[in-house]
Amino acid sequence: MNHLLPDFNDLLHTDFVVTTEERWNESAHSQRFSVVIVQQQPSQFLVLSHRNYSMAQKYCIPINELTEFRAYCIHSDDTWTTLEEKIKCCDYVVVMRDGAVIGYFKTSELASRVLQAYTYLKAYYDTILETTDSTISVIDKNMDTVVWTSGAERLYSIKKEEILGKPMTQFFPENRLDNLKILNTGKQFYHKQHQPREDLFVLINSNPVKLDGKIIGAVSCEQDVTYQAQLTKKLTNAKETINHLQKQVSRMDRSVDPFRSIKGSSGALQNTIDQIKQVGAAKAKVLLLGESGVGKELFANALHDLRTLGAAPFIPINCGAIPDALFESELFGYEKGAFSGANPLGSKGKFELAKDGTLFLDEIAELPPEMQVKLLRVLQEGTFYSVGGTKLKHADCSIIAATNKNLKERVHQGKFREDLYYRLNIITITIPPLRERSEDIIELSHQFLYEFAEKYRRSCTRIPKEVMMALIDYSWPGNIRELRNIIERLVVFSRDETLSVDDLPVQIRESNHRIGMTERFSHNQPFENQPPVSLDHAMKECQQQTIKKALEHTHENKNKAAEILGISRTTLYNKMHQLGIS
Ligand SMILES: Nc1ncnc2c1ncn2[C@@H]1O[C@H](COP(=O)(O)OP(=O)(O)OP(=O)(O)O)[C@@H](O)[C@H]1O
Repeated sequence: MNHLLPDFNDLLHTDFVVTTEERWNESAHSQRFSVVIVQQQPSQFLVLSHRNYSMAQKYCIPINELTEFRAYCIHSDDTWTTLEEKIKCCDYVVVMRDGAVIGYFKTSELASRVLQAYTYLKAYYDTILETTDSTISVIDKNMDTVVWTSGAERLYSIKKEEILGKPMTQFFPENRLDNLKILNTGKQFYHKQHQPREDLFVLINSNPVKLDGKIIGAVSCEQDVTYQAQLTKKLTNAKETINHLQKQVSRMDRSVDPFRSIKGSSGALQNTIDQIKQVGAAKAKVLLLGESGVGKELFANALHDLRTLGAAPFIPINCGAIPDALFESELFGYEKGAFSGANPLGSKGKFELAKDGTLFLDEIAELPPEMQVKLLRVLQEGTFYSVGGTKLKHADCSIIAATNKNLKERVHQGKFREDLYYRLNIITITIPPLRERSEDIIELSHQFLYEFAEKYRRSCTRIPKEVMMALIDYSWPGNIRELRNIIERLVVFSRDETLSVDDLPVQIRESNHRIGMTERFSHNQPFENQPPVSLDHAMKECQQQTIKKALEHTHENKNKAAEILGISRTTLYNKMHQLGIS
């Protein structure tokens, strides 16, 4: 029984003798106990009190006429429920231990002891609630508040006298009360994060209170973690500041590679990096061409780092995203009172902000025609006026422009000025699309996996083979930005720290399926038209083709091919030898 309950043993009477019906007469005449317990069945007894016993002895009344003292047995380790059932239906309860009777209760004596037990438990219960110093609240099945600790008073600034006995919904919005949901669903919560107020963060544990399988209330225990939440926020901010400072420091440090954030080791990518390195020293204008998301801004940044020390500004401007009317003031700035609605103190333009650094003109093909004239003038003369200004200013910055459009075609269509085109097109570098350097997919995918696993605090460390095959087989119209987004999605949806092919967008899964059904296991003619071969032969052929394909994709890089195939490098060599792949 419950260890908190007072001991019932002192209610146990031990002045008794136990006998059987057969030996009753013999006992009645020879024994002198105040109580005689006659065992009728293994758990049924007849208890004869002193009075009945003397009468029975004197007048030899048969046992079956003394039924009002029928008693049932309990075992000393029985539960309260058993005890409750037994005391309801008899005046005596016989207590047994290890098969032997050790005494009996008079059920009439139990009531005062149960009352005492209740008082006892209540004293413990009140003290436990107050000692925990936690925010504990309990509602009954009518949603009325039945427990409200001092911790709850402090956290919510609601006094016990105000809330006890009243529906909790009078004090909190219904949709914020988890214990109401518990009354309906019976579902428990553990360490659920909750923000009951703008400035308050708590972790909640909630449980339904059940009796005889029915929910009769709900208990919530809340732990105030506002301080920890604030510390975590400060820590995250500090981490961001450190990252930012680290970037600044490494930019100033000549020994740090400006191309460190450009991942990929394909020949095509390395060629592009080499080209950029060559133009690095000369401050000539550079035009970066390439499809959307191939990394033009990343390369522009790397070129800037190569040319300048960390303190020099890199100012990007997206020529496709600024309304025509604001373009001039954005690029050249404006003076006090230049136009209504502007900053009354005036404002610097991007050319001025980029002083001694780099102005990156992204989406240059989208530059409005009248701005093309103005930009051309600055590039030719190296000077400009701010809007409403009379003082000539110098454009002291490097220019890098970028576009994913065919600029030459735009010139032919009359949408882009030819003279500006030639001004910008002094050094042109084209960044290859991802589909032309599919071997970079492995490295980039792992880099993004590492980044997002850290961001979302997951321990995903590997990309399953079938996911990697699907990524390699896809044609990547959105290039690296698209790949990055997809890895982020896979990490977010990962279960048990494992990326799943099912979380890939359908177009990527389908490309994998398509290739899987045709190229990978393939012959030129459909499978059903091929002559039957032995299973062993078919498996060898399939393995041969799969390995060849992986080698082709990785430009014969055995490490990467083995990774795609999900086998060790040694196994790859052995298989190649067995299958006659040179
Ligand atoms: N080689 C690379 N290594 C790592 N990340 C890369 C690489 N190339 C591009 N990225 C990432 O891909 C995303 C798109 O790159 P970026 O914005 O430089 O492309 P863009 O060509 O300028 O795109 P847009 O044409 O749309 O302006 C960025 O998150 C960038 O960090």
